[in-house]
Amino acid sequence: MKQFISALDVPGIPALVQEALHYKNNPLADRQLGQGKRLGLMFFNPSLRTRLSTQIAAQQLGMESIVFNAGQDGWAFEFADGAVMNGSTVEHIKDAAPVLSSYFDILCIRTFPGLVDRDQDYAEFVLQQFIKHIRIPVVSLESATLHPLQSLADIITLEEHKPAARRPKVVLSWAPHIKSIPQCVSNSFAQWVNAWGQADFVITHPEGYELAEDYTRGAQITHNQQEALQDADFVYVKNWSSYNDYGKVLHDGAGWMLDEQKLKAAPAAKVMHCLPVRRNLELSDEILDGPRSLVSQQAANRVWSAQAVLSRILKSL
Ligand SMILES: NCCC[C@H](NC(=O)CCC(=O)O)C(=O)O
Ligand SMILES: NC(=O)OP(=O)(O)O
Repeated sequence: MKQFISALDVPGIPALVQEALHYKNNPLADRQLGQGKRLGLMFFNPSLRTRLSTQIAAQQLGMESIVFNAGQDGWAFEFADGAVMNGSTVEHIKDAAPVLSSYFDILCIRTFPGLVDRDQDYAEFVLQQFIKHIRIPVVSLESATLHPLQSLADIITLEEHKPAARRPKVVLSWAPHIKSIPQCVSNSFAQWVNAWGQADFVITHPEGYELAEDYTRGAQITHNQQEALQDADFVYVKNWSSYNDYGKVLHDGAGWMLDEQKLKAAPAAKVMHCLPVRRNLELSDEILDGPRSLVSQQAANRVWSAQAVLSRILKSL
């Protein structure tokens, strides 16, 4: 594997899930693989899970990792080709990329969308400018449109908790929020569940929150949350802002927070969220603190997701 920015970079998701579960049982099985190799982690946005789980995964593969909070500590990057740099940007990606290529063997990048210019965000302008100018493999730590390390951890979690004898019903359910939130986690979850192909997949959201069809194709989509929840095995709860009315908050969220009353229609349902979660806005204390919640297991699986991906890339260097 030469890069990891989308499910499309993975030839077979079930095999990668098995590699992750192998590392979960044997964390140090490949502790020589990354000897002498160095991982760069560049953050333009905050992180708890992604940063720490990727560093732990690198360490278990014998790699050294260095975190750079580019959004706070670095010179302001210019990404536009041909820019006259007489404003606030100081260092062009064309100049920084060769430097980073000489320091690191793999570069991981977190860069959120601006949620203003849809074409620019969905072209993955920042991530693609890195990829264009860098000479080492790039791993997404969540980009403008996708969050593949999260989605792989989510599929690992589905694999571990799915019913033994039948296809699981997986529901992605929109949740309230006070801010304009990226579509990345939801796009990515939809892309991976569809590519995995081992679930009946339903997406439910208020009108106006349709996600990009490239990711949702294959899912059943309904504005009726209660109907969607019927007999669900997994409910993935997530807020996102509008894709069509780009970046806008269109609905105050009233009536959309998942609670035990709604889950009477799905007595066996497990509840998932990528975290961080706004308690009693996106999801109730009752659910998060109860036996249905898989949120800690998902976050724990971020280590095995990152380890499987880094291992694949190390083997291809
Ligand atoms: N990395 C995981 C989630 C990142 C982002 N959450 C946020 O921005 C939360 C911000 C807040 O709650 O104020 C999202 O949901 O796409
Ligand atoms: N779920 C997730 O990506 O968390 P962080 O933003 O804390 O990395």
